[in-house]
Amino acid sequence: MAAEIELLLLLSPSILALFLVWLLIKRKERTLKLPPGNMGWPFLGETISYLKPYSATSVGEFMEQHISRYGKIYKSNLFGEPTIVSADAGLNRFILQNEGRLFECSYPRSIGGILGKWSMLVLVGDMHRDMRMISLNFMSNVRLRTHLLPEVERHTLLVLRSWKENSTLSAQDEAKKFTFNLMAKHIMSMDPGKLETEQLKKEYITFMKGVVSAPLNLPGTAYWKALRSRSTILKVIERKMEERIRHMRDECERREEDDLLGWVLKHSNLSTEQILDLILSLLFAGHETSSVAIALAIYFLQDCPKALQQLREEHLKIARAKKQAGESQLNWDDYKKMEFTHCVISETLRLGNVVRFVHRKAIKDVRYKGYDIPSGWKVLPVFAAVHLDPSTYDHPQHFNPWRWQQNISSSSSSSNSSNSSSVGANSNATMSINFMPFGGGPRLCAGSELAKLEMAVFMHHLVLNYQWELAESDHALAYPFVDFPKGLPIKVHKIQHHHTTTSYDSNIHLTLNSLSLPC
Ligand code: HEM
Repeated sequence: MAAEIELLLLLSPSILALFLVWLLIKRKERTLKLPPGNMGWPFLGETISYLKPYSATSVGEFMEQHISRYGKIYKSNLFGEPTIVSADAGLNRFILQNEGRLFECSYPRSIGGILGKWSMLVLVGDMHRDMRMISLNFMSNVRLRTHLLPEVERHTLLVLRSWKENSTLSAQDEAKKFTFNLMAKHIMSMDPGKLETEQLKKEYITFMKGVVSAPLNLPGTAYWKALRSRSTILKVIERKMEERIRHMRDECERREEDDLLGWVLKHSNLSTEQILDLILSLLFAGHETSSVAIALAIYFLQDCPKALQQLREEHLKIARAKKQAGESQLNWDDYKKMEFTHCVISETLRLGNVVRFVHRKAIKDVRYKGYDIPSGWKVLPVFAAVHLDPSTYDHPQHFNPWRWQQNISSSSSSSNSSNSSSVGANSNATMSINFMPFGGGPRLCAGSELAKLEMAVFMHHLVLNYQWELAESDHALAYPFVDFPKGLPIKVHKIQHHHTTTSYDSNIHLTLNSLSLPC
């Protein structure tokens, strides 16, 4: 008993100090005009309801109820922290554009634990800028045109040519295979099909499950397994790195690999630990997102025959022109001709919302539209809520690639929009300015152009070579990461070509009747 009293006396100054800090915070909060909202349970807040899975083409019940109750800006307690949630397009832009000045990237600690403390998602300030420069340099426009486009096409064909007539396959897994192989080649010159590449792919699956799971580091949990996978993956990357350093030192080794690993070793002063985290997180950022986007496009298109038909017509035109010119590989001019394809890409990203929100924190007291956002509070700009807002996008639940067509005509005089009547009442400028599938400001996705290129090239060969239907009903869910629970099983039918040896054939037998029904 005496010991307990002694302990209490010992702790009481700290308890008192904590209580005083709490009182001061509460007093400050009372004088502030915080947005309306509900802070939920102590510590847990409203996190469980916020993370409850829902259809990826909706904002989910939590968001819907909170917006109708409190408006587009509300307070909550999420991920253990007081948070301002924003479904307001203006505030979202304001947050992203003021990165480093008023707000700062702030992902949950568990993300840093798994992606590494040098991961770009976690870094802020000068170190983030340096890592970002390396990534941007490596995905520059010049590299996209000269180096990446042929690689993207090669990896697309590798996957598509493995599909057997009338077979059923998981579109999501096939898309992952494509984006993983591409990234592994581009980053570390690892070839698809080789033992080490396949082993790395397998480890990555476990790793990914942990990135998106609850951060419970207990034996057997997905997070715990992912941390183990992280060290296995890092060992593989480190081995590749040591191999490369040996080759670079070896005077006889003339050939230098044109990949990210070679580039960072030669042109940067990064430490081994930094290089490992950079590569691990680029592999993650670069394959997970674009594969989901491709699966979503496959899903939306099978449900919208009119869009699929127009897409196929666009690609047939390109394929015929290439055949006439005696060319066999796609080039940048072909890519630029894919105007409707870009509408399909934008619409897929708008409706599917691969990255639904990002994590930020206020680093200063901020006032916005009469509300106070206290320094230290988490801020979540929810892009999905804006992309699915009927005041910005007409019939937002409807897959309508034509809504983007006027944007293209206004930025390029060569467009021959025949479906402009389908464009809704919302102004194109409003749609564009509020469209943020790749985030924005100083942290705008470094791979956005590569992602669009991957989607366009994959769709080009897909629609020219295959028809498909859902083998089983499946739909995308937001966990909040987007995933098809059954992997999106599709049954594929090869489109008959007269000459199977070439990718391009003007004799593709398709009925391209005009359908008058919208999808
Ligand atoms: C459809 C596919 C993709 C989507 C929807 C997407 C979305 C995003 C978003 C929203 C962010 C901002 C995160 C934040 O602000 O906190 C981001 C960042 C990033 N993305 Fe992507 N991404 C895609 C594909 C790619 C690809 C193919 C790469 C290539 C490696 C890539 C590399 C990155 C990197 C390095 C960052 C961090 C940028 C920085 O912090 O400066 N992404 N991405």
